[in-house]
Amino acid sequence: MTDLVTRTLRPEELRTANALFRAALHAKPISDEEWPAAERAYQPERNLGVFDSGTGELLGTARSTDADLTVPGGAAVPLAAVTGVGVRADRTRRGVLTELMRAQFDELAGRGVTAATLYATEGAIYGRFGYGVATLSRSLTVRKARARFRPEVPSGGECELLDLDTALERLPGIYADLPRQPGMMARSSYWWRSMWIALRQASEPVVTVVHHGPRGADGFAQYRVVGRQPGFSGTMRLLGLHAGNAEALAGLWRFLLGVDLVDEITAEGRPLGEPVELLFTDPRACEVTGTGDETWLRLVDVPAALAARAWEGEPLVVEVTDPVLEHNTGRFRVGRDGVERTRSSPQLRLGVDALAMTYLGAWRPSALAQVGRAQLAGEGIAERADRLFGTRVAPWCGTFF
Ligand SMILES: CC(=O)SCCNC(=O)CCNC(=O)[C@H](O)C(C)(C)COP(=O)(O)OP(=O)(O)OC[C@H]1O[C@@H](n2cnc3c(N)ncnc32)[C@H](O)[C@@H]1OP(=O)(O)O
Repeated sequence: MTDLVTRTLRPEELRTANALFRAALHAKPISDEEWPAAERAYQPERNLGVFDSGTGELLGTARSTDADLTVPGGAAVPLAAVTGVGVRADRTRRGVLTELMRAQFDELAGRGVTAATLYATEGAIYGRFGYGVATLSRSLTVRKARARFRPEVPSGGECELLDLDTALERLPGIYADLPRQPGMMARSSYWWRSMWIALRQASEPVVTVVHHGPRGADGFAQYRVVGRQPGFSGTMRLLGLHAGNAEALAGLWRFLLGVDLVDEITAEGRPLGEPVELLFTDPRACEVTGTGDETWLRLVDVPAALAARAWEGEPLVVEVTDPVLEHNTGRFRVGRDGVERTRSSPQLRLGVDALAMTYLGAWRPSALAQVGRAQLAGEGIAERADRLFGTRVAPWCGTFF
């Protein structure tokens, strides 16, 4: 096997990296016209390449942008949003991704980043590197003909349509002011630039609607309508919806279901705990068409991550094993009063990937123990562990990248 050279990409190498990633996803290269905007979505110094030391050719790439992650209790920790991972098809399964992951973790640990998150193309790729499914989401189809709002559902507020340019100017501020649930992340200027490109390239017009409550903008949704033939209705695809309160959730759904020439609304990546079906007299107006992993989380700095989130109930000694980032391996006494390293016998043992799965509250420790992903020692420890890691709402990211 040829030697690999791994380093941060220079600005003039980003387009080659972009083409490599797109080819890995079976997409055609970006055009000359599109590239200047796409380049602005790359955060400098966060772009890695693996090169063939002999030929100097780029074999694989990965990048990230800076963000922060809201954890149970409301604190936000430094986060890397990892994307753009691809390896040339003629060089896969020779350790290029492994090398990219190693270099990226080194870089993140060196900058004091607590965690990394990503959306995975396939479920079998990232677990070996210590990532675990940390937020789940569901897909919905709401049939307009059956969707009648129950009388007690909140009403009030106003909806305002924005054109795309105005939306891209105002949405960053509106999103930043919305309350965050565990799993949500800050949206960087780089993220908004990627969004700008995606929305501009959409084959149908993208509509943005902002909900205004008594204290100003408190939610927004974006959609496009597909499959509409002249004289027929189409399907509304919800591209995103963020509601800061119950009135905004109801107000946005009332607006969406009032749009003409639409038979049904489909939505992907919605939070598990979002009570859309409960808005309607017939809850089956909203069909859940799928559930699955949303984001994968990698705790780069386990002590910092444990110290950042809120805990419930009695403390436990948790033993974490991290074969990739050895500094995370250890025993921690975790409880409401804080987190400290300890030599006491562990009551809960799990790998760093399983810790990521329970860290935001997506999976209970007892569920992980049922499938051998965690070990619980002693009477009543399952209940205590579930209480310790439990959260009031299911975690959700809601920011695709
Ligand atoms: C966050 C994002 O950007 S998600 C996008 C991910 N990219 C893609 O899906 C694009 C298409 N795929 C690719 O570019 C590549 O196949 C990658 C990036 C998924 C993997 O790169 P590779 O260089 O082949 O990975 P590498 O050789 O380091 O593999 C490490 C291990 O993971 C395994 N592995 C890698 N990819 C996969 C996969 N898709 N499914 C199952 N196992 C995999 C390898 O078999 C290897 O296992 P081993 O250690 O037991 O031998």
